[in-house]
Amino acid sequence: MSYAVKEMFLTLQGEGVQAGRRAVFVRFAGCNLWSGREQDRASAICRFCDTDFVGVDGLGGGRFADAQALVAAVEGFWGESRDERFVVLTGGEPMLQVDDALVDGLHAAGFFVAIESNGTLAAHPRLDWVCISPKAGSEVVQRSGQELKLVWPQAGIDPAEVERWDFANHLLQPLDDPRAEANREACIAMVMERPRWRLTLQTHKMLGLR
Ligand SMILES: C[S@@+](CC[C@H](N)C(=O)[O-])C[C@H]1O[C@@H](n2cnc3c(N)ncnc32)[C@H](O)[C@@H]1O
Ligand SMILES: Nc1nc2[nH]cc(C(=O)O)c2c(=O)[nH]1
Ligand code: SF4
Ligand SMILES: [Mg+2]
Repeated sequence: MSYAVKEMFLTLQGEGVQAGRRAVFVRFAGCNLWSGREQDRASAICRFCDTDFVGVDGLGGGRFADAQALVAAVEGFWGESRDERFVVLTGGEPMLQVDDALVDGLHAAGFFVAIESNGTLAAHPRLDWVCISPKAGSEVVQRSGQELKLVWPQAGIDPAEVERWDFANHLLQPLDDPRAEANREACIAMVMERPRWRLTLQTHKMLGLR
């Protein structure tokens, strides 16, 4: 299969339990919860997206003919070191494109493979780290994994319900919008009320990293 990738870059994972870790990010083009066009945002299922995932024109992006080509590009961004090789598959919605050949190829190259997904498609079974971020109005089928990352506040999602899913870590990520400060306060209040949850911040945005 070929892959449509918006952009690829070496950075630190900015969010969640793996925050601070050196990582190659592969941002796949396209999402099933929003077209990515501003004129469609108000009618989309997911309306708060902070990311441009349309097309393959970003830095490091392109169409990759097969898994071998994409893995080679990821290795190119990582460099020579064999230590703690870490790749994050995101998007857009990566599970629209991630397949056996890609996951197995990344493993063969020595990578620990993480995904950031909206959970509406089953996560690939051989991923090493599954982070699911549920969106109100969508049907989450992937209800297990290493990390449940709830963007908060988010009308239409009941934390008490998603807490029953089978995740090792429960994280609240403040919604980045014009009310960011109030959103951070709402997350802190939720952690105080429900100790199972922890606060995570989008540290790459504070640090000026990609
Ligand atoms: C751009 S999404 C791509 C992966 C996948 N489509 C998803 O939604 O999980 C990456 C992460 O950013 C989060 N995110 C998107 N927009 C955000 C915003 N405005 N504020 C905070 N987090 C946001 C998502 O919930 C997800 O955890
Ligand atoms: N540094 C950095 N960390 C991230 N964690 C999740 C991201 C994403 O957009 O999926 C992201 C991102 O875009 N950049
Ligand atoms: S599901 Fe993820 S990529 Fe798709 S619009 Fe929402 S936040 Fe953006
Ligand atoms: Mg992001």
